[in-house]
Amino acid sequence: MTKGKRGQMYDDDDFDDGYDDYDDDGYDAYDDHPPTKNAAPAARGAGPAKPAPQQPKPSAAVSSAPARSAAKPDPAAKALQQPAYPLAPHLAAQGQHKAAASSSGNGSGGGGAAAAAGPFRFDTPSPDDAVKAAQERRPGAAPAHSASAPPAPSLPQNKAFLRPSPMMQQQRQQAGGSGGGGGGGGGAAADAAAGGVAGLSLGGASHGPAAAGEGEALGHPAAGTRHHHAHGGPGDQAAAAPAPERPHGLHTRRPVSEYAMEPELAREVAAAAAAESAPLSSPPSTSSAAAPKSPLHLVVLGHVDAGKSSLMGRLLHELGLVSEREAHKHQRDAAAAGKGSFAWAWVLDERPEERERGVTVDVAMTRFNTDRFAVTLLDAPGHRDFVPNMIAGAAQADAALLLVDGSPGGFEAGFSEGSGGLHGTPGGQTREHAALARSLGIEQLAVVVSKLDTVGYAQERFEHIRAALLPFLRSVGFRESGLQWLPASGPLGENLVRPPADPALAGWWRGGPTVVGAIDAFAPRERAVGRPLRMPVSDVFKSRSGAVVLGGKLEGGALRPGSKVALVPAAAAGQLFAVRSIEVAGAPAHLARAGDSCEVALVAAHGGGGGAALEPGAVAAGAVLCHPDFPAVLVTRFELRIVVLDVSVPLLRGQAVTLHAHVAREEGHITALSAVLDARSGEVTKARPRCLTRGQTALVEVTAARALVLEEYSEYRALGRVALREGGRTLAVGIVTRLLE
Ligand SMILES: Nc1nc2c(ncn2[C@@H]2O[C@H](COP(=O)(O)OP(=O)(O)OP(=O)(O)O)[C@@H](O)[C@H]2O)c(=O)[nH]1
Repeated sequence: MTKGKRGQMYDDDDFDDGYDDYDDDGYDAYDDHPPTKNAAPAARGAGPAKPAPQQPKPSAAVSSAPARSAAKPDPAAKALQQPAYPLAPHLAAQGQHKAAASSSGNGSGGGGAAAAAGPFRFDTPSPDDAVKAAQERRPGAAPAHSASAPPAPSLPQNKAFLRPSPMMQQQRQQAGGSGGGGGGGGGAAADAAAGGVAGLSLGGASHGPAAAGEGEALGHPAAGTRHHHAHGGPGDQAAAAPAPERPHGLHTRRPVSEYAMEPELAREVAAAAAAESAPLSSPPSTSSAAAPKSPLHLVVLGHVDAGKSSLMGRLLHELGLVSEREAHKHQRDAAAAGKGSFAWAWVLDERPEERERGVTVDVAMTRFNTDRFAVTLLDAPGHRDFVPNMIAGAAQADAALLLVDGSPGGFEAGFSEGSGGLHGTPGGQTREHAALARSLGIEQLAVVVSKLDTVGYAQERFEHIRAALLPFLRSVGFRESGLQWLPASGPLGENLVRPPADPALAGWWRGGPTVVGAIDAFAPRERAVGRPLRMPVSDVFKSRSGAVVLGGKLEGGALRPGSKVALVPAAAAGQLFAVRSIEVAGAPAHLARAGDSCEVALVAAHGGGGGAALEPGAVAAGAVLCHPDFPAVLVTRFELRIVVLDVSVPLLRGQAVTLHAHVAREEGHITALSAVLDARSGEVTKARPRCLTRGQTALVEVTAARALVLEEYSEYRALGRVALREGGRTLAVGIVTRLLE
């Protein structure tokens, strides 16, 4: 599948101009927490770049991987049927990329691109076709609705989404019960969690006993009731929900500074923080029953075909989360489909179109534990048509693995620059992903050089790639202290959990970090528990017992069973909900704090909006769960401080853009060019410029076609970062400086 080495975009010169400034001034000024602690491993004999030796084709190398012996059957290993999912239709509209796709792979600039034609060709239908096909198969089409649930409204078709991986669904199923029907099984733990606090007097208007009294295992959704939300987009809100209404008290927004956490909740938060900071008694490795771990949201980025899915699939196997039996099954199925080299990628890429094409289409989400972290893993698509999905993943992430293809020509293709222009040759996604990741707040990056087996694990190749990539990563705002570098091979299992076994790699990488070691070297994100609740909703489903469950990452505040919450936008004015039960990182919990990835079962709260039940279809794409006394606001006009990326045509007032922020996506226009700023001092160098060119830092006003939830960056970083894209290219990235309308 190489799907062509296409993408776009930046000139080194542009980055030197633009991003260096951003680095020196912009980002550092925005960031209010200390630099990451992990240091890049010492250079190992950095030497001059040498031409890479001839090497076997990757596929050959992969097929020579030692066969794994048959293992005893794992009864838990069940392939779960995934419903058809909505995909962003705007992608389907990007017909112009198809042409680029089918003609790509032929030297998109950058040395060695030609050699990168590699073993997989872009000779299957474009991802756009996959999207269209998926759309044609889905919505209204979605057959099964739970008996008790009314049919969900026809789903909007343009949502990207975060999709629990099959493995995560399996974990969910196991946590939610032993497969027994009717929501029983593992409900007991959640019941205990919910019941234990249900009777507490919480005080304050915003919290009360859980309306339902009893908890429930969130389990996996009832068939046909899952709605995935990561992005809203044109038509989303209209199709998915009634016209947004502001919840109770929204018109007069209370300043965040007035917020004080409810005492009972604050006590629990403090106790959880103390438990988390207690030293680890013994390294618990991958067991999930150990002491509480810090959450880490990790996104895997990289150019198409860099080896992301294979690496993560094999890593999950090495961590004991994918059984031998499943691994064999994937190998068998992949081989039978003539895609033997993708066997490990199939652990995460389970949609038929992904398997057919070997391209990750959406963001697969799964979880695993390391010694230090409870990791939520987001495997983002590498194909440029799916950059919006990648943004949805990266917007939640605390750290990233950037996979770089070390095979001859592979790195060069992924790192190539576009020739610019609307119809110019696009470049590789290594640049765009790294720049977007940084702009979305990711400061910690482990660069994993894959496929070095194709060059006999030549250290020179590794050092050459590091030398080429480092200046670029610095130019887009990464600090060297936030970068780690390591070699690894997914299909061959080299340097994932254990040090490399192949002497050719072990010889020069002895003592260097493994992939898991690099993950454990990331610094945990500070939890923003001191702010009112915010949870952008990335997943909606109906549990077996009929409660609506919202999934997402808490970006502010904390929650416990009984907490009252509001949704913005709300399906009905003043509608409030009570948290019935919570799962954090897949396990029943009595508390969720900022930084946690959780699933929250909601019931109508008495006295809030007439107690009307929430239906999954009424949760608008881009919705955010909020503290009812300090809800987010819906905005249509706002001021951004942006850095203009590689635009071939200057940005003018009236420029159409697609806005990406947290899980929201909305169409809009740049309605005012307010000022060009000095990137270092932030001072206005030119008021009301007529246009903005690449590399410039500027204040602009943007008007969205429909209201969406945004926050000023100074209050909620994750809700205040925006990427402006158009025609499949990222024009600018920036932060929200003011909410205007
Ligand atoms: N020789 C070799 N091949 C590899 C290695 N890693 C991945 N591959 C192969 O490269 C191909 C692409 O791997 P994937 O894991 O699907 O790549 P990806 O980055 O997830 O691709 P997208 O999801 O489409 O962006 C597969 O055939 C893999 O077997 C490696 O370390 N060595």
